[in-house]
Amino acid sequence: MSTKPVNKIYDHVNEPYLYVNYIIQRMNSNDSGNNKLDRKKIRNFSIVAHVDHGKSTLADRLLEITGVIKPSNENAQVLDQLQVEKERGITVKAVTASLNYTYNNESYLLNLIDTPGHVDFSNEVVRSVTACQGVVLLVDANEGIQAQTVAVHSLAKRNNLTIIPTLNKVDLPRADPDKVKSQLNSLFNIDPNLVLSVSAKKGWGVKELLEAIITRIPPPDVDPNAHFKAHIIDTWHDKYRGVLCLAYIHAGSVEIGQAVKWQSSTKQHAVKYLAMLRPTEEPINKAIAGQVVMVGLGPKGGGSVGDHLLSVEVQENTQSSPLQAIKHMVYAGIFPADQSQHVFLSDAIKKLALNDSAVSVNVDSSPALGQGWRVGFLGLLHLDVFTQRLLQEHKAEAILTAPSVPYKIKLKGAKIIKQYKSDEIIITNPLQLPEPQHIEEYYEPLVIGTIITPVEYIGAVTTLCMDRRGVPLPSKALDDQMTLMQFVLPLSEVVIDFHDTLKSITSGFASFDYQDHGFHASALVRLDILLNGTLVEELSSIVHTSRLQYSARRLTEKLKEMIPRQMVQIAIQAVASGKVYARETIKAYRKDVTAKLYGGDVTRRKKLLKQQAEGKKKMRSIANIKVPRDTFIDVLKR
Ligand SMILES: Nc1nc2c(ncn2[C@@H]2O[C@H](COP(=O)(O)OP(=O)(O)OP(=O)(O)O)[C@@H](O)[C@H]2O)c(=O)[nH]1
Repeated sequence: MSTKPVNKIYDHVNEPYLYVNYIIQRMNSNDSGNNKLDRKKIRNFSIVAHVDHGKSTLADRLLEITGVIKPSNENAQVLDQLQVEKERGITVKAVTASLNYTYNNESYLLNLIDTPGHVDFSNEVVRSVTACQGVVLLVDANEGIQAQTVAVHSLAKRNNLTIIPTLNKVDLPRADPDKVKSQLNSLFNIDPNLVLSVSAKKGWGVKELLEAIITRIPPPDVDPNAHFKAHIIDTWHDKYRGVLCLAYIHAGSVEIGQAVKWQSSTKQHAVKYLAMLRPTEEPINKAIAGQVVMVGLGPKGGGSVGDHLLSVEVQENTQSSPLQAIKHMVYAGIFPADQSQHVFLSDAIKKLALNDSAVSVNVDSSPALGQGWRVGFLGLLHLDVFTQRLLQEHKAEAILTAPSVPYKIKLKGAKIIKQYKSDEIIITNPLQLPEPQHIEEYYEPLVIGTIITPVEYIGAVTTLCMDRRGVPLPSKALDDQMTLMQFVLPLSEVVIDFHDTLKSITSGFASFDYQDHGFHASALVRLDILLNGTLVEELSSIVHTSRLQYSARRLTEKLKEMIPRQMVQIAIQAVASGKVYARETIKAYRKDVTAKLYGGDVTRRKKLLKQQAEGKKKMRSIANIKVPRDTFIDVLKR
């Protein structure tokens, strides 16, 4: 194993003031404790729960009780650091905090990974659990088991993690711990005697929980004497230090200055930055197998999620990543509001994609919106948060097209198969759809939707799911008030507004989560929009044949509302397989908005002309028809 002297790092530090800062931080750090660390005294765990069941509040209490932050009456939510997290009150990024806790006169290092609750960020949860040996499964003692509780429980089971079932919010007058314990028993077969009760808000039961984490969760099963090997579970960008990585060390140890390499390349780098996150950085000289630490190799060192960092002595370069490939559920076009902003937006997207490794970014262009990108997301909230973060963290304003889901196409004909170099293709944009004569079969993505609802809404939920082409699976009663229902649903029917509709028909009481169910053969067709006979590529969509007539009518009616009257008459047609399914007409209109002001007030006339000119800037011209830019973004939404 490489044991280069610790001060080797200083050869690589180019920024003098950073170097001074670094030394001061290192002098102040309590690194000696880390040097004496024993693998058996490490516990890596995550808190998993349905949204709003109190993960971040519990994390705050754990940070307080272990002395990381001062006790406060405020709901500090220390781990929710992004502006979007603070504004929306949800966790988007998983954040790690290393805590020290003494139990039975032994000092333990507890690495807590706070995870987001929303289904769209479940890849963050998946990523976090690869570094964990156990999870605290938190359930609101008032709300009981919700759809995501089921999802995170099965994730923990699949990863063979120790589960500490814990009821939260037991301080609430309506909390019913016994009922929720019996739900946990009937659904997951959990022994009620093993269920802990806490109030994250009041701090009740948190000490007992910390002790259960130490006594029930096993230490990481790693070899501290092997060559250094770590896998990257998160990355972010630092203006001065380049890419910083959150790494879980599988084997050996790592020191400042040590020579390492990425599994994906042979180039050597020296470790420049090493820190525990508490959750602010606490620089350390050395970290051992089992720890979750921040590693940086400097501005040119690189690093990406899923890659492995290895000691230079390790020869094998073939080890596969333990992480599952990310499956994008929704795609949307992202374009600069103004093409002069293209380079700026490109830079912002690159930086944000580094921190949010769940997105996929490919170059795209559109006659109406110019040069842009086709971006893949895990869901709509993910898409929303991504654009909000672009604006808030990178000051980059972007316009987004309506989201669509990916489709799989089986091709026919030797020539076309040769052209695509495969007989199956995935398309993420309706425009990529080959001509119908080249298509053997269409496949659309399905999901298994899990809904937990009060029994009185079973009828309404069933109607909604059947309307969305759902196929029911067996349901299960959680108790006499709540039922777990499952449906196989087309993803395209779920991504846009399913969750909102479900909430509104169940007065907010039902919860929903979905998991991928793969691609299945389906009767699909491409629906095109023509304006005065000219195809508008951006407005094409892929629809199920049973929905063709409905979608055609809805689209043409919506376009009639959105496109302003112009000098010429506009015919809006919705066409599929050469047949017109719906048509609307917008009557011609006079052009000069000031015509009626002959001899009138000059300032008012100028103001109107100015407004007209500004309005035109926001229009895109198609077949001499001015279409407001928002039309391309909004019309395909429900
Ligand atoms: N009464 C009571 N309220 C609590 C308790 N724990 C959390 N809350 C409240 O529940 C709400 C949600 O708590 P969070 O900690 O943000 O929940 P979360 O699970 O982290 O939410 P996401 O990050 O969105 O997944 C907040 O208003 C908290 O103040 C508790 O023990 N008792």
